[in-house]
Amino acid sequence: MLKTLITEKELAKRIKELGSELTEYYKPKTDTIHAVCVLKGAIHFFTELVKNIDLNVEYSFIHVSSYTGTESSGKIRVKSWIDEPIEGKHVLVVEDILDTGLTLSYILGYLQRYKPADLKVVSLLKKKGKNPEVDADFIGFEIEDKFVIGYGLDYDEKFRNIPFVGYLE
Ligand SMILES: O=P(O)(O)OC[C@H]1O[C@H](OP(=O)(O)OP(=O)(O)O)[C@H](O)[C@@H]1O
Ligand code: HPA
Ligand SMILES: [Mg+2]
Repeated sequence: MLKTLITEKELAKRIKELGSELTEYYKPKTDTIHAVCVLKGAIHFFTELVKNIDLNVEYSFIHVSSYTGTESSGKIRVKSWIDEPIEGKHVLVVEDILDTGLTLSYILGYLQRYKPADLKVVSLLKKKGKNPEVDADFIGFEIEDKFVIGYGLDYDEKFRNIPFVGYLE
């Protein structure tokens, strides 16, 4: 049975707030940021978030994956990567969830090498009690350690198009 954890309304409200927090953070520094959407999971969060950031936002998309079912394989597979220079730019990585932190750690390790002026992370969700070696700078919701689906998040490619965040019970 599919249970709701975060409703559509709660998501919309918090994403609007995150847009304001990000705008406030960047405004004194730059008028343009480069947002990197981590596919596939972050697709819905990314499209909603960028509409709420009051700056010029350039887009890049990267596609990395490591999960089968509810488990990380521990190996990141890069299916596509950014194809434009980000040196000297204010780069914002947009993730759907920070769980073990393996994916984010891998992405940040590589993006640092391109010498961005600033590299920050916004994640819609973060699981409590996981202590990943990397963290997000901006977080939408801290959630219990449960496998969640919907709003882009999948279980074996299913449930991504559910408009809220939920879990199976
Ligand atoms: O912190 P971690 O334990 O690394 O987990 C987080 C990552 O795992 C999921 O991606 P997934 O590999 O399922 O690919 P997907 O986005 O295409 O579903 C999720 O979208 C994050 O990118
Ligand atoms: O809880 C989760 N749900 C979906 N995908 C995920 N990737 C890491 N954690 C999760
Ligand atoms: Mg997935």
